[in-house]
Formats: sequence, structure tokens, C-alpha cells
Amino acid sequence: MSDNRGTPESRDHGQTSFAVKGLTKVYQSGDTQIHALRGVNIAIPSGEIIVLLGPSGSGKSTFLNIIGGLDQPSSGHVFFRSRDLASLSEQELTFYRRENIGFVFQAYNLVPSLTALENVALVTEIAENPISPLEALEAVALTDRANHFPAQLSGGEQQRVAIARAIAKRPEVLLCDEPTGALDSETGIMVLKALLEVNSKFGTTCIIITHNAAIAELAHQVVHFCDGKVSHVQVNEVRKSAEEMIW
Ligand SMILES: Nc1ncnc2c1ncn2[C@@H]1O[C@H](COP(=O)(O)OP(=O)(O)OP(=O)(O)O)[C@@H](O)[C@H]1O
Repeated sequence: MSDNRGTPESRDHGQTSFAVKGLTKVYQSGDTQIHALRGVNIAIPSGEIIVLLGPSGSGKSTFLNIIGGLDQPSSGHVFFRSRDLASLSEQELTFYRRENIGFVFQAYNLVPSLTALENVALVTEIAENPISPLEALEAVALTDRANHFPAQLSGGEQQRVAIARAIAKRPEVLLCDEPTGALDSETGIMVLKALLEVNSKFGTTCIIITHNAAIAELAHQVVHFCDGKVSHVQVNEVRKSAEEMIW
């Protein structure tokens, strides 16, 4: 692993999913202002696995929510494929989220009364250019559990269904906020394998927030957040496989 401490905005390998410029976010809480982001500049290359690391409260989730179009910045800009998200109407923003971004959270948010396959099909029914629900389950190695209900699946399996659901609409980007946060190491590794498979099979850009520094060894790049800023970006010349990772 090499540690390239260049300015984050100077890194740009070919195609860029996101170019983020001067991003700030201030939350007003009573009389207090909380500066969650204090000027983030970064280019996120397409097709890579990017891990966001940093102490609690350093702004990682705020950043993810803004680039995913779930929240608005106080100032600054997010360009997705050269398009400024700030220029989009509410309706265009909804379309942006629906077509381009898959979300994976720590909570799986599956519909308990639907099977794994039906949970994935919920998304493919409304997407413009989906993959089949079964192919999505295949990418996360769960075809044999397609007809199981969430209650019949382990936590790691449920998270893999959530990943299958997120990728079924063929998004360019997968945004994952602590996807293995609720899992033990063995099931967590299965979930990470699923993300690596999705990245290599579909070329999906995967941006993953984690507190587990070991996960960073799987990434192409690791973006370190500190106090609302990107402190440095580390490029892994050699990446570990999920099996090699020490949790
Ligand atoms: N809706 C909100 N209202 C007020 N303050 C908020 C809100 N959301 C986040 N914050 C504050 O903004 C700062 C950054 O929070 P954020 O959740 O982005 O950090 P984080 O790095 O993701 O933390 P963690 O790793 O604990 O999830 C924190 O001080 C947090 O308390």
C-alpha cells in the first residue's frame, strides 16, 4: 500500500463520477451552528471502490447524503458527470437518485412480508434499465435463498439482499453507509465480497463509509475525513482481497 498525500482535488484518473468543490454544510441547532463540512474538494473516479474513513462526527455521512442528493449543501457544488446537482429541480433530483444512485445502509430495510427475490423486484419494476432480480441475487451469491423471507435469513444475507436491491436498477454509483456495521467478521466479509463482485462485474463506483480501517485495504482509494474536511487521500497500489483482510 502506498500513501500519496497529494491534494485530494489533484487526483483524477480518467472518468470522474463526482467532482466536489468547496462543499460546506452548516446545521443550525438552536443557537448553535454545527459545521459538518468545512470546504470539501475532491474528485471521485468512476468504477473504483472508495472508502471514507474518519472519526465520528467528521462529516462522512453528511458528505454521502449530499452527493446522493438526499441533503443540500450550505455552499459549494457537487458535479455528477459534469452536471451540477444544485441546478436540478426537485423532480430532476428524484430522477437522479432513482436512476444513478443505489443506497446501502447499516439497517437493511427489507420488506418483511416479501421474499428476497420480491424485495429486489420492487426496484426493478420501476427502473428504466434494470438487471433481472435473479441476476442481482446471483451477484451477491444468494440465488439459493431467493424464495426466503428476511426473517429466514442471517444479518449478512439480509444485507446482501439489500445490496442486490440497490444494484438491480444498474446504478452508476453505490453509496454505502456502514454496510457491515451490524455484522460479525465472517458475515461482514461475505458482504464485502458481494460489494467487490458488484464493482468488478458491473463497474459500479462504490463509496463506503466504515469505522473499520481493515476494510480500507480493499479500496482503490481511501479518503480520510477530519473535522469536516478531507485531510488526505491514500491510493492503494496493491489491494487486498476480502479473504486476505484481517478484520
Ligand atoms: N441533522 C443534523 N442536525 C444537526 N447536526 C447534525 C445533523 N446531522 C449531522 N449533524 C452533525 O454534523 C456533524 C457531522 O456528522 P456526520 O454524521 O456527517 O459525521 P460522521 O463522520 O458520519 O459520523 P459517524 O461516523 O459517527 O456516523 C456532527 O457533529 C453531527 O452531530
